[in-house]
Amino acid sequence: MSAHVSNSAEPKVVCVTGAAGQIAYSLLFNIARGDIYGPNQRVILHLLDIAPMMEALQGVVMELQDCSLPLLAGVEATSDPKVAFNNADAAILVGAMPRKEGMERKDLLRANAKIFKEQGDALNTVAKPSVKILVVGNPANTNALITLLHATSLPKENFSALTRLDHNRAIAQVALRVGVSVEKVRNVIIWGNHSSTQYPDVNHGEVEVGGQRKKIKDVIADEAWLHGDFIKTVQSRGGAIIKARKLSSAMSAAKAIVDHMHDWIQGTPEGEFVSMGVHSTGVYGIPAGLIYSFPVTCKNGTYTIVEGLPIDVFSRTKMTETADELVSEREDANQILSA
Ligand SMILES: NC(=O)C1=CN([C@@H]2O[C@H](COP(=O)(O)OP(=O)(O)OC[C@H]3O[C@@H](n4cnc5c(N)ncnc54)[C@H](O)[C@@H]3O)[C@@H](O)[C@H]2O)C=CC1
Ligand SMILES: O=C([O-])CC(=O)C(=O)O
Repeated sequence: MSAHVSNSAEPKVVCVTGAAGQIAYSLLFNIARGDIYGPNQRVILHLLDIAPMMEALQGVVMELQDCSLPLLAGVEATSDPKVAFNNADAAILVGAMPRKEGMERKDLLRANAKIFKEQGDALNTVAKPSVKILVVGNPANTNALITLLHATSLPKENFSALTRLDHNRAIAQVALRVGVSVEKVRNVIIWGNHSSTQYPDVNHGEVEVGGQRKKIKDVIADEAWLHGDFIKTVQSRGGAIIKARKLSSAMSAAKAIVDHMHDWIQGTPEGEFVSMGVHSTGVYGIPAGLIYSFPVTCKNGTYTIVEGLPIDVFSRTKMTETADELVSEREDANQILSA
């Protein structure tokens, strides 16, 4: 860690909800050592959890102090969303009930929708107008939509849902199959919902083999695998991890959160895109208003959906299927919240 941290820039306030939980335990250290904002930017962490978790959260605060990190300019632990989101530059909404073995994300809506309504209201009142919001708690896309709809004074472009874990899983599966390291694979896409209907798509992706960039499709040259086991493995990876660990993904989720926020704030490399769940404007024929995962590039703290990619018939079917699920989740959420 740099011993030459500039003290002149105002520290960035990063709020993490679900801060006493397992994802946060893998995440907070990485934020506090500069993995999102870089090695010259101090951060203040605002940690939100529910009242019964305050003692456990104090333990996390003590550990953060004991890490002795020069970039960490302060830590505030609270059970009040208005304190947690106050003046936030970034809000990472992890806090929610996680899926257990056998549960689908839809089962979670009932348990979690109200959390995001309340937190949308609080963000609207006390966060910075430029706050960047990432929803991780499942069902992440629809929770992000609920948050957006309750934070009416914030721009829709401030909201996102985490599909970077799926994106990273897709890259890892391609790299394993081709026998290269992950940094040789780029421009895979996750379309749609962070759920088992998501569509991991390699049609526009490239892999570097023998010093040359080639189409993933051409290098793998096995459409049955790309349309079959590859998609299924990525779609069902979360469930496979729950089955094995009896707990949902945490280390890989924390890594994906850092990747998502880092790229959104610091930008994506030239020629590369990543996947983010963002507000649909109707591009690619996806219903406007959904939080849908698209390929995006990021520059100067702003994401732009990559438009104009050719979509084949197989992809169109898959993209519509996952959009349909999000439309139905939106209806369920409206019902739950109006009951
Ligand atoms: N989008 C994605 O790629 C992924 C999403 N997830 C989701 O992330 C969420 C968190 O997962 P874990 O950290 O493993 O769960 P966890 O159960 O270990 O931690 C969740 C924490 O949230 C807290 N919490 C509950 N209600 C809250 C509220 N209203 N305000 C603030 N905090 C609250 C709980 O007290 C707990 O400390 C789950 O919904 C899980 O399904 C998990 C992996 C990947
Ligand atoms: O599947 C789950 O419930 C946890 C999760 O979101 C993931 O690992 O992708």
